[in-house]
Amino acid sequence: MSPKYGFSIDQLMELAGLSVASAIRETYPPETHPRVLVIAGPGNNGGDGLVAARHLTHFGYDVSVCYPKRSPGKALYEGLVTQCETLGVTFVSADALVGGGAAPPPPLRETHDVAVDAMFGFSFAGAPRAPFDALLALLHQRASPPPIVAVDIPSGWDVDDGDVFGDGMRPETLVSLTAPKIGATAFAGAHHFLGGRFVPPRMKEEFGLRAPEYEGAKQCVRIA
Ligand SMILES: NC(=O)C1=CN([C@@H]2O[C@H](COP(=O)(O)OP(=O)(O)OC[C@H]3O[C@@H](n4cnc5c(N)ncnc54)[C@H](O)[C@@H]3O)[C@@H](O)[C@H]2O)[C@H](O)CC1
Ligand SMILES: [K+]
Repeated sequence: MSPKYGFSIDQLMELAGLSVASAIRETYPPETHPRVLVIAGPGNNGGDGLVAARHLTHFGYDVSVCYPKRSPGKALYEGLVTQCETLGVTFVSADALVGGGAAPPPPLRETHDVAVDAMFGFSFAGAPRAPFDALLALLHQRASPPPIVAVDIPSGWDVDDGDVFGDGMRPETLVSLTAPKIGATAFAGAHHFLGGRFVPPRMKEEFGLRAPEYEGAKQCVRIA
């Protein structure tokens, strides 16, 4: 977001990931949905997912992370990985999920109760490249995945034009960050939250944002 308002990317990512974890805590309590898989992409959407993984662990979930394309030398991401590892978050390979070995892995819904799609956000472009093509297929409705929580915009959707391939995944929950993206108007899942609670009134005016008010200390607000 604009440096004019004084926020660093680390701060915004922390608030984004916290709001995702809060929306999951509201919608899928750990008593009924204890096992969460976070699939993290190579950019900031993936960073939001790593932050959410840390908070979800503090909230009492058993969290696994698949983070197949890391950014070596980027202190922000290396720190997030170390924080998760220190908390005991399990890191799994893409092969372990999609089946790269002799025996095919069990269906995702048998091993996880919620899947967090933190692969791509507003900078996604073109057809998904490996290994994300296979990971997206794992979350496709034809694979009968567990409930999916998409971060900012369902991965594989265009930020403005939505599910342009017409064959994307169908998340049950979407957590839009700062403001819903135009492409998200096609979202038809059961739960739509707004998160990333940081926007000062002056920024709302500047960008014409008409965000609903957050209640009390909540980090997410239901918008549908
Ligand atoms: N409050 C906020 O609004 C905040 C939002 N945040 C999150 O940041 C993402 C946008 O992050 P950005 O790093 O710009 O991009 P992405 O994560 O969407 O992805 C870039 C990453 O993906 C690779 N890539 C692009 N297209 C493809 C493809 N077809 N196949 C494979 N790989 C692809 C590209 O090379 C990059 O590596 C936003 O949506 C929010 O989730 C911030 O956390 C701050 C707060
Ligand atoms: K996403």
